[in-house]
Amino acid sequence: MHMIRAAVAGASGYAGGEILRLLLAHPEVEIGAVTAASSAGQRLGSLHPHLTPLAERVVEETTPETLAGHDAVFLALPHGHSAAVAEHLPDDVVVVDCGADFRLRDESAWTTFYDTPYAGSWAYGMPELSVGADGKQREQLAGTRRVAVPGCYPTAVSLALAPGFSAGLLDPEDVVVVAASGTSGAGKSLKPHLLGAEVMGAMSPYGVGGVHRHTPEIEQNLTGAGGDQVTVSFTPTLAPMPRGILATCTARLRGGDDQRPTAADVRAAWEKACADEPFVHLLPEGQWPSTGSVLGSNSVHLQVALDQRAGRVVAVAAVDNLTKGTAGAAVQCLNLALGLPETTGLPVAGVAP
Ligand SMILES: NC(=O)C1=CN([C@@H]2O[C@H](COP(=O)(O)OP(=O)(O)OC[C@H]3O[C@@H](n4cnc5c(N)ncnc54)[C@H](OP(=O)(O)O)[C@@H]3O)[C@@H](O)[C@H]2O)C=CC1
Ligand SMILES: CC(=O)N[C@@H](CCC(=O)OP(=O)(O)O)C(=O)O
Repeated sequence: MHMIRAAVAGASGYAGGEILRLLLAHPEVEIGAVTAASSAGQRLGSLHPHLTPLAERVVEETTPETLAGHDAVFLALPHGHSAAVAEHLPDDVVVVDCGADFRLRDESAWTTFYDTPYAGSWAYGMPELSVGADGKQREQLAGTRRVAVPGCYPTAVSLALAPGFSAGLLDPEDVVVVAASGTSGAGKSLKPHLLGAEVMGAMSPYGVGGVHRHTPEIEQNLTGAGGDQVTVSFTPTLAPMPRGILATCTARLRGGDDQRPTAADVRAAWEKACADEPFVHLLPEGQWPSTGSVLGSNSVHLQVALDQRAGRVVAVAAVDNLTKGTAGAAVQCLNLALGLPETTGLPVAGVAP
């Protein structure tokens, strides 16, 4: 097979930079055009000094011409820009969109949470997501030419809770999630509430009250896992760290007092969902996920416990928002789309301390 030539649009941003870092280690990919908007003309070395082998590459404008002639194009653009770029790309090119534009299958959910026109939906790029009792989302990704990469919070939350929904253990109307994210989740552009003085040494919630745009994406995923419409109360928080998401998710167990699933039922459901997954690791009982253990890796660390008194399951997931939460999932989906081994070029081990 010839080397896959891949372009990255949005190369100057955090997600684009992480895609480039991963592609540098991918044995089957050569990096073609690197494009962006306001930073066109700049050396990549001045924008991403950590990408040493690409330091002398010059960022080009994102146009149909600069993106032409590639086997794959990664889009790491702000929401609302992907459709206009993708419509100029031939049908046989693999287009992997890291933005939200093609993630939601329900147009009314889109218009409730986003302020740009609905663009449609593409194959959803979360291979490990349980779909019903025995299926996984990767079946939809083999050979596809258009992929919508999930949001970072939905990645952590959906992989944490889907095992319980696909096993029929959880009440779809009583799900509560509080998740903390590092600041790179907000992108590279200047935001006054993300200046060092505001973020260092402090944690704060945002998007409170069921208004964060990842809420319908999480509900879509968990509804697909279990079959019944799921309603989630989701609260994101900003944590004083550059990368990482820690999602603490709780859901009420189905059934009355004498019919409730046991701790063994819960453990078995999560073990079944995580068995044979190369990137989703259910930790040994008693060991809890930490963002520090997954940094720079495509791994998801999961743990689950039964809170007997409250009649709830508590599931916790840690991911690196830029790796498994965006760029790693994007490369994983490229592999599936092209029929390569799913893990090609992707780090399972993190960087610590
Ligand atoms: N950060 C994260 O953890 C995650 C991000 N994502 C998604 O990935 C996408 C990129 O996010 P992120 O990297 O954080 O954002 P950044 O703000 O860091 O980067 C945005 C990139 O898009 C480019 N850009 C902006 N406007 C245009 C335009 N009109 N045409 C072409 N390029 C444009 C910018 O170029 P320039 O700098 O030259 O102006 C820059 O390269 C977003 O859709 C985001 O939601 C998804 C999951 C997680
Ligand atoms: C800390 C922070 O601000 N995080 C971002 C989520 C980033 C992400 O997953 O992105 P998209 O859905 O935008 O692709 C937020 O809450 O908006």
